[in-house]
Amino acid sequence: MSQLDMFSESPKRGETIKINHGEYIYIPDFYDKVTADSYLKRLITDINWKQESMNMYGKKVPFPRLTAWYGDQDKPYSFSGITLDPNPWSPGLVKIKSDIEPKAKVKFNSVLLNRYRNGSDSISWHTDAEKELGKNPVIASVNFGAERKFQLKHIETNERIDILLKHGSLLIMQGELQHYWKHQIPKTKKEIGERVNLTFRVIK
Ligand SMILES: O=C(O)CCC(=O)C(=O)O
Ligand SMILES: [Fe+2]
Repeated sequence: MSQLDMFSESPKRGETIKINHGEYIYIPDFYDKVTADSYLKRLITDINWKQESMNMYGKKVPFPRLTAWYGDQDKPYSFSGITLDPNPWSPGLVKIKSDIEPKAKVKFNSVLLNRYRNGSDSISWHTDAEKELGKNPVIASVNFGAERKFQLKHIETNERIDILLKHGSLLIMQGELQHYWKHQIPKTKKEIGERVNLTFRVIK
């Protein structure tokens, strides 16, 4: 190990970080800026973005973000009380999927996209432990656009981990993480631009 690695605060690029019940890998510069800029533009214009809403006490409440679901045609997916039929894979999404699969060591069959238009858009505390993802799912999250704080909170101990998800970064969550940790992207008052997040998943 070099001096630099020994004394640097952040773990080595792409190293598996073991936490209390779970693990993750974070690669801040998975895509260089030019590539990430072009993906951001393309995803904003080409993806079939939808304003979905959830049912809360008989009232329709819009999600504070736009969403889209892409994947293999035989894999519908349910979350927050709605079921989405996937859009067919686009060439850009197939490329990103093939870029990340060697790192995740998994072949993904679907991707959920979230578009946070500004700091008022968010996703609140949840786990991605739906039955159709199987036990200990590997979820690979790719980030383009505005940097946002991704927060993890241990369900039993309330331990907290914050990761600033950068433009062009890749975060892989695996092991028991979805069973013991919730995660969220909180709202922010900062004047920030759009962010697009892709979470690649395996639907069983
Ligand atoms: O936007 C993010 O980084 C997280 C999205 C997320 O947690 C989800 O779609 O389940
Ligand atoms: Fe999630």
